[in-house]
Amino acid sequence: MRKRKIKKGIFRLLEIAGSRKNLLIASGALAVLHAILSLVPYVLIFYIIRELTQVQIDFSLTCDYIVQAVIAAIISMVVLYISGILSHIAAYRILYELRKYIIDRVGKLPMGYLNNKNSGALKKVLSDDVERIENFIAHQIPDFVKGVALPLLTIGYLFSQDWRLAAISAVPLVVLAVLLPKMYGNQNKKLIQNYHQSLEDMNAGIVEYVRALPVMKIFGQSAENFEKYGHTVKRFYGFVQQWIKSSTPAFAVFMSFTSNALLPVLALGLYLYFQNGISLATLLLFLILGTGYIKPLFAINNMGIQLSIINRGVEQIDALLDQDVLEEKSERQRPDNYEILFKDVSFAYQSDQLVLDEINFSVAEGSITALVGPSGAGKSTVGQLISRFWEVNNGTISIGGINIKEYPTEQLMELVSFVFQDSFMFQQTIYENIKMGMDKTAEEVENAAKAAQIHQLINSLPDGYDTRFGQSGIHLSGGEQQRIQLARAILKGAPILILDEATAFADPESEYYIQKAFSTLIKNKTVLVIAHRLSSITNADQILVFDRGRMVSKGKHEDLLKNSTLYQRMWDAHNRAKDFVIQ
Ligand SMILES: Nc1ncnc2c1ncn2[C@@H]1O[C@H](COP(=O)(O)OP(=O)(O)OP(=O)(O)O)[C@@H](O)[C@H]1O
Repeated sequence: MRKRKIKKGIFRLLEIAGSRKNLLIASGALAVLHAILSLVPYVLIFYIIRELTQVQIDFSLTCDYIVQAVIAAIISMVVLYISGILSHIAAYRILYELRKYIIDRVGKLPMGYLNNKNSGALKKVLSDDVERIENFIAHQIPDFVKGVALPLLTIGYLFSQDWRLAAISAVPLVVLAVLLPKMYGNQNKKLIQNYHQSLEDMNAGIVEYVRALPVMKIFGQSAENFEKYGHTVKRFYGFVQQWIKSSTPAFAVFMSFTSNALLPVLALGLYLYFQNGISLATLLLFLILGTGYIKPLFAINNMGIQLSIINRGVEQIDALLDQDVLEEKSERQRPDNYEILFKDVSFAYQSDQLVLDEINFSVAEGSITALVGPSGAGKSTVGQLISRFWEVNNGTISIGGINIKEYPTEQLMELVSFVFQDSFMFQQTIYENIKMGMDKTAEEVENAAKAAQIHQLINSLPDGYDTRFGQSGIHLSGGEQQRIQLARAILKGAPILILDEATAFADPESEYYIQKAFSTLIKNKTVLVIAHRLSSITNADQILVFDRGRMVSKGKHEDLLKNSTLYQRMWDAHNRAKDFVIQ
């Protein structure tokens, strides 16, 4: 991992915000101005009352105060509105740039990174975490600035009127300053982190539970039996209890001080008033402002919770941004041929567990090589490494004598076509699903579909090639989807072809068509087939036998039957499976 250690939480957020910081600062400054202006009418009311309690009342001055109070209230509202607009503009611009930045970086990650687990995490970062940041920037930051500025300004002003009453009015502010670190400080940090982690685990557990429902019903299982989900709910409940237990006493103290703040102000105020220490206007001023500043204080308390959520989101965004990106070469290479060569290749998904150990083989241009071996032997991994889904830990993989790292990704993708175990279909038309944004004509798309033995079926669909696939359109069987994948590969026409169990899910009829399409596809290509059905690869130019990450034998079918006990066992098992009947 790259070392880029960095600011945290809100400071990191401001760093990410970059040039939008100025908008945020302007929004914050306007929030302070709003706080000042919202105090003005109260001060003017104080002047009005003071005037009205004089023996000789100056009515024109009183009217002036009223007009000024109304103007201040209106300007205060306008300033708040502009502050809100600026914070929203800043929030959405930051969101836009953040998403763009993340997607741009993800585009440079090894393709293998985007497996199911990571694409779930990426979805969460791009939608949930980034969305929370919007809420935080657009709403919480101005509220927080106001929540700090208004109480401080109010207390400051009150001190200028009467220090004794001001001191007693400031008690809730002091209490909050003392308690805030207790509620959200270092002591509770770990607890809050655990709370968020368990909330995320519970959400993931719920999604898994809903997905597993059909299987659970078939096996007569109930929600209680779905241990993982139950466990995550209990864990979450445990953390909520722990958090509440540790933060409630401090919160209760804060609440009791704020809810009863009027009493001490009233008691001392009346005492001073009857002692002729203060005027009636001053007493009323303290009764209104001495407790009126308390409500915005809740925004500070709320900010504590929001900050912990934002810290978590920012951490997860950073974890994604910290992934090593592929080193990208820009100069196109000119390979003499399309021979694939693995030289001493070792690879581990997790640092300590080798999935491939010192693999050496070559696939001559225009030949067919099959990879066979028990489940988990590393066959698919070999296929994925050729397209640089992951970086090898040791050794080199080359195409046409040039290390694949030297090819720009775009060129490598032009050289290799991959037919995956699962076909991914977009919710678009069949035409677009075959064309896949390639620079090809409609005629070429149709020819590819013909070669993939799927043209007739497409023509029989309601809108032919314009029929939409997916929720709002038609569905295709697994075998039909594989033929669409083959059509894509034929259309792409890459010189190297990697087929990962291309016929695994096909029905007999589809399989017949797939085999036909396959023979068109592999003509003059350098082919690597990752196969389970040994009968389809007996004619391969060479078969590589893998077992637990090592290449244990290689040769033609007949040679391996004589020399490789593992291959013999697999061949026997394959023949037994062919003859298997349900009795
Ligand atoms: N994305 C991944 N992250 C971590 N480990 C992985 C990942 N993909 C595969 N593995 C592990 O690597 C090993 C080799 O897997 P691979 O899929 O290459 O085997 P395979 O021979 O193709 O198996 P199968 O025939 O069942 O598809 C297995 O132990 C597997 O659990």
